[in-house]
Order: sequence, then C-alpha cells, then structure tokens
Amino acid sequence: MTPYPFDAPASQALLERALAVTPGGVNSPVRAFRAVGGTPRFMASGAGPYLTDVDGREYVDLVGSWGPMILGHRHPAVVEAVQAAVADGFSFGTPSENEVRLCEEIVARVEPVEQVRLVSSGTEATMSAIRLARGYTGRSLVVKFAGCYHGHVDSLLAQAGSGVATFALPDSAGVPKEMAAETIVLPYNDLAAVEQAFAAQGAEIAAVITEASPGNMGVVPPAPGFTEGLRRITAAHGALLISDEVMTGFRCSAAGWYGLEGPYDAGAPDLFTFGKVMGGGFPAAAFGGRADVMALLAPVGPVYQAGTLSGNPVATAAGRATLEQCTPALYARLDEAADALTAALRDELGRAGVPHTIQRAGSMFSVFFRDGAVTDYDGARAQHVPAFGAFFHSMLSQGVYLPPSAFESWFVSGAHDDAAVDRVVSAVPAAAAAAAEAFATIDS
Ligand SMILES: Cc1ncc(COP(=O)(O)O)c(C=O)c1O
Ligand SMILES: NCC(=O)CCC(=O)O
Repeated sequence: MTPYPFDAPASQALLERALAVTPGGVNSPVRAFRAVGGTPRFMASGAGPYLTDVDGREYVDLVGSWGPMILGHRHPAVVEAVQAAVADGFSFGTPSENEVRLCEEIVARVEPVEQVRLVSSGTEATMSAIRLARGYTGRSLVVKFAGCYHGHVDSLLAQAGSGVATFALPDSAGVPKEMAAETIVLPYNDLAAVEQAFAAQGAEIAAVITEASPGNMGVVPPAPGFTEGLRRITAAHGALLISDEVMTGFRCSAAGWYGLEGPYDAGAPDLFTFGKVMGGGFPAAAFGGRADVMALLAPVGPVYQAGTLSGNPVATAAGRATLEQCTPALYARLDEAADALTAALRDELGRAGVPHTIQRAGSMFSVFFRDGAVTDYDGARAQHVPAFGAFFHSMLSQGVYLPPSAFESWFVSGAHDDAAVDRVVSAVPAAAAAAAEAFATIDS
C-alpha cells in the first residue's frame, strides 16, 4: 500500500488495527483508497464544512458522509434535536411521535408520495420497494440501468455504480444466477432499449428502477424526456416505475429531483426511495408512493417488510430537524457554492489543458476526466481514471477531501461558506497540474 504522502502516525496505527479485524480495514468499500492508491484517513471529528483526522489535519469535506450532511457537520439544530430525543430514550420498538413527524414531512414535500414506510438504510428501501412492486404486479423481472447503484441488494448489483464501478467489478460474487436472471440491465438514457425490452418481455416486468438523476457513475442527469419516457412505457405495460431518490432526495431541491423535473405529463413514478439527507447523518431511510400500492404492505396487505430499528426515535429526530433546515435559502446557498466550485474547476482544468467534463444535478456535481458530455456508464468509464487519482491526491495533500473514486458525486453543504469554498478553489491549480501530468505520462 502506498505510504501517506506525509507523516500520519495515528491514522497509520488505526489502519493497521482495522486491517486486522475488518476486511480491507473499512466497513464500506468506498471508504478504502484502493482505486486512487494510498491509505484512507481516519476522521476524528467534523464541524461545519470541515473534517479533522486523527492526526489533527483539517480538510474541507466534499463527501459529506456520501450525501447526508447537507447542513454540514454538527449543525446546532440537529445536535439539539438528537440530544432531546436521546434524553427520552433510544428505541422503543413501538410507534412514536418522531417517526410520524418525519413521515409527515416527507409526504408534505414530495407530492406523489401519499404514504411512506421507514427503514434504516437506502439498501433496505430499494429492496423493499422491489418486493412491493413484485407483490403488486405478480411479476418478477426488474429493469435497472448500467452505472446506477441502488444499494447492495442481490438482484440490483448487476453493472452497478459506486464501489462496484470504482473497483471495476462486473457485478458481485455471491449473487445466485437465478437472482441475476431476474434483472434486465439496460444502458442509461436509452429509451429505445427500454422499448425493446418491454416489447420482448413486458408482461413479465414488475418494475423499472432508476436513480432519479444518477450520481453513482459520477453525475449523469437524465436526458430531457428520459424519465417521462420510462413513465409512459411502464404505464403502458402495467409495470411500476421506482424512482430512487436516496441520493437526490431533499438534496437537489426541497422535493428532491422530482421537485426539479416533475410533475411529468405522463404521470408520477409509482414508488420513490429515500435515504441520506432524510436521516441527517443517522440511519433512516424510506420508501413510499401511491397509497393503493403501499396498502399491500404488512400489516395491511400480504407483502412482508419489517425492522427492529425502523423509525428509530433518535434517527427520525435528526432527520426531521435536518429537513426543517432545508429551506429555499439553504438550496440557494448550495447552488452558489456549487457554482463557485464548478467555475473554478472548469477554469483551472481548462488552463492546464486537462480534458474534462463537469456535470451537475442541482448542487450535486462531478468531474469526468475526458472531453464531451457523459450520458451513460460506458461514457463514464471512458475517462482517464489515473488523472482523477492524481487530482485527488493533490487536493487531499492540500486539505480537501474528495470521494476517493472517479465514479462518485461531490457534495457541498449549507456550511460551505466563502472561506471553505476559497480553500478548495486555491487548491485546484496544483491539482489540475497534477492531472495534466498524469494525462501526459500514464495510460488510462
Ligand atoms: C441512489 C442510491 N440508492 C441506494 C443507495 C443505498 O443506500 P445505503 O448505502 O444507505 O444502503 C445509495 C447509496 O448508498 C444510493 O446512492
Ligand atoms: N455514492 C456511493 C454511496 O453513496 C455509497 C456509500 C457507501 O456504500 O458507503
């Protein structure tokens, strides 16, 4: 493993201990630095837009815990809500008011969502939505798109984005072939491919699941009319449309990606999945949608779905307090910070002669180290990955924490003030020079 570029004894010692007791030293693969080389930083604390590692080094955080930290770290309103909830008890295994309040907030924000069920992770949300769609339609096939990631659900790990893309895996070992055969993987943004799949097997397809605006192959927004087309085709064949807003939900706007692109003339998606922001950094996620579909869930209907910690009072208090801060002013600030960062990236990468494309979905953005628009997974993979690695390490050594992968979205928070943005901007020229050098010297 590449040594730290500077002395980081506390991180190194922790890494050695972690490697002994957990595979790869990490509890989620994307946290490892395998794709960029080097060793991961162990973080000790976060405050506003900053993370501090166990060696006392501070970074401007552009990962935001992979999306949830939309207010930055330790926002006082969330700290207060969590402390109040903890004082009342940790988990009751009964219904409680905090979960009702969070469900009400979600239903109020996303117009087509009439009912929700709370779970503890995005993976549970998509897994349960798929089961519900199968129960509703009595069919078993599911269509997903290459480069989209919907958590580590067996049937959805085919040509998945995020860590599966980062580590260049075609899919995951351990998924039975019968399970994989239930999934039809199509190229993103290709309605003709969807039409063909439905023409061939439409009567057996339970659902199409799509990231509302994909952020797990880098940021690849839907082409105009793509989502609407999915709605039209699924409705014509009696299949459900599941919009995965785990990453975009309450992030791209108060009503997520749907708030930017919907309502669609062809009708709303039947089911939505949420996570990340709605838990405010705690384990809370949800799926929801049409009341007549949700009515199939136990205890009302025959589709079983459950969870010991679902609707946990502390997690739901954090989520509700976070959503309460997700005001128009917050979204305006996220956009401003993303504007400033993407402009600086464009200028400096251009000046350094580095081929690049910057794509955005609301305030989510990422840089592809290649020229030209990226519309699907093949396009995302056709970038110069070593240039990203060089860029990443230069930024890291200058105190900017980016996702350690060329296939992930970058996130800003409402706490990214001008001082934090300026710190990132001032690091970009040297990182752009490092990327230019990688282009010149390393084959992609
Ligand atoms: C779009 C999308 N869906 C689902 C998931 C799975 O969520 P979790 O990691 O909470 O299981 C993620 C991220 O991990 C995601 O980005
Ligand atoms: N965009 C990637 C993720 O959000 C996944 C985080 C994880 O798996 O830890």
